[in-house]
Amino acid sequence: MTKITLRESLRHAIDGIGRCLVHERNFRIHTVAAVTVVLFAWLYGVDTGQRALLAVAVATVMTMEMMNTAIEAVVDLITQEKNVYAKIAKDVAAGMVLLAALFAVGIAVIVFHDWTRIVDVIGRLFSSWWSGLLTAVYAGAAVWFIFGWKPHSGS
Ligand SMILES: Nc1ncnc2c1ncn2[C@@H]1O[C@H](COP(=O)(O)OP(=O)(O)OP(=O)(O)O)[C@@H](O)[C@H]1O
Repeated sequence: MTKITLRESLRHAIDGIGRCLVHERNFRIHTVAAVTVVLFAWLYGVDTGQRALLAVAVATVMTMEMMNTAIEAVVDLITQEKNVYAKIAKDVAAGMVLLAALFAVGIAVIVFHDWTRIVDVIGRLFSSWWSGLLTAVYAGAAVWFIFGWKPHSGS
């Protein structure tokens, strides 16, 4: 294979992210969760250390999901037949994402531990008709992005 330029290499990497966004529903769920966490953290008010912790958690889950997709593709390339090693590879890859997601939830619970502030953020979101409308539009767009976007594009 011929050597590719740095620019081409970057384009392939962006294609990989785009592929996950278009074809992988789980990746879209993680993307929406990441955006929601960022917005919620902004409204909740977190310090620099907490921001870094959330960023690491979000990045870990999203990269693990991409690694899972890559492993699934390689397994399917090697065999489409039922195979015990194919099952191990795919199950372990899926478990890796689940574990990362559980740790991310744990970190979110630690960072967003103050119920009074959570209730305050929710109250602020619905404090006026326009902020309530914006919240509803965001929720609708998120659901559409996850389940409605390219509905026949696979998992
Ligand atoms: N070739 C195979 N041999 C044996 N079991 C398999 C094989 N392919 C898939 N499986 C089993 O089916 C499960 C789902 O595999 P599949 O390739 O459909 O992943 P998926 O549902 O697309 O996963 P994700 O939701 O993470 O995208 C695997 O975790 C594994 O247990």
